[in-house]
Amino acid sequence: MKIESYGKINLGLDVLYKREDNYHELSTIMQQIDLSDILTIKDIKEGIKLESNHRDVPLDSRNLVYKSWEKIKEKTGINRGVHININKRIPVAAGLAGGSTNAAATLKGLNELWDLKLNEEELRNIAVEIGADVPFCTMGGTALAEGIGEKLTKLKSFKNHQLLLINPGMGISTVEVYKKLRLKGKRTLDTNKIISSIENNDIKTLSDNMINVMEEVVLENNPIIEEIKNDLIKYGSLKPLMSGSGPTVFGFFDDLDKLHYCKDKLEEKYTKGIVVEGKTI
Ligand SMILES: C[C@@](CO)(OP(=O)(O)O)[C@H](O)COP(=O)(O)OP(=O)(O)OC[C@H]1O[C@@H](n2ccc(N)nc2=O)[C@H](O)[C@@H]1O
Ligand SMILES: Nc1ncnc2c1ncn2[C@@H]1O[C@H](COP(=O)(O)OP(=O)(O)O)[C@@H](O)[C@H]1O
Repeated sequence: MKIESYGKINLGLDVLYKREDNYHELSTIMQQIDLSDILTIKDIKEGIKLESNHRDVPLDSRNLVYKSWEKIKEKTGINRGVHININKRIPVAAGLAGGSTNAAATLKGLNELWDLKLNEEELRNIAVEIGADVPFCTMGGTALAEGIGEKLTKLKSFKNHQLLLINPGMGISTVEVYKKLRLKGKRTLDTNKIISSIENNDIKTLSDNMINVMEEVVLENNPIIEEIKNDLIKYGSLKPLMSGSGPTVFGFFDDLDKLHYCKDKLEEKYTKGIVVEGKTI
């Protein structure tokens, strides 16, 4: 069985406060994009064997795919073996939920392969035990995510908007970014404005109002992110934003020719990085 495992961007990310369980309460708009990994899942006699084309992906119990298999065993009592090949195309530790989407795809894949009949709600309840971004990844599309990311409100579809994603070629630890955050004790992101722009299919107003409160602390040690944002604007993007805990930056385009011109320019400059054209799905 082959499954496509799609990444996400945050069309705005606000961190409200630190909770007693040490997680943070969020208000974020999550958007699935067509940049994906391919998972190939096969039955084997017992245990789990992982394989990947990407050297930064752990092939043991640290992999979120491994955690999905363990959780399925624990929740359903089923004990079957599986071989999973993870063909990585989503940059790793990039703020694009690469590991989380692989975990979600594994939950859905095993549910189908083993005919477990878990419904969407049951899948989401298992997903949150694997990671905060995993419930959204099982759902996809466009959603407001609150709580630690697991309280999801589906929004109107925001499909087919063209964007460029620029990753400077290094990874950033989500845990470290949460640790460094300087919380303001009030809302920074106007989520209603983002939601109304989505409803009006208005990428310009959306882009103008996108804020990610994690940018400030990530920028301090990674000035290249500001440079990428400036270059995106210089070559025709609408106002860009860092996704999640970074370092990937994305910008929307109202014209495909402009996007291709910008892509050429940024590919020439960021030779150590990754420049990918994508769209919202
Ligand atoms: C920042 C975001 C925004 O979408 O995305 P990424 O940049 O990772 O893609 C997410 O909140 C990342 O979610 P995810 O990566 O699934 O988090 P988890 O694995 O559950 O948690 C990793 C660690 O991040 C911190 N964490 C995560 C989520 C949250 N709401 N509050 C937190 O404080 C905790 O320290 C936790 O131990
Ligand atoms: N299937 C997976 N794909 C990528 N990274 C994974 C996976 N499973 C575990 N990881 C670990 O998760 C870390 C965060 O990676 P990733 O999920 O791509 O980033 P982010 O949380 O920024 O979206 C990586 O450094 C890697 O060690």
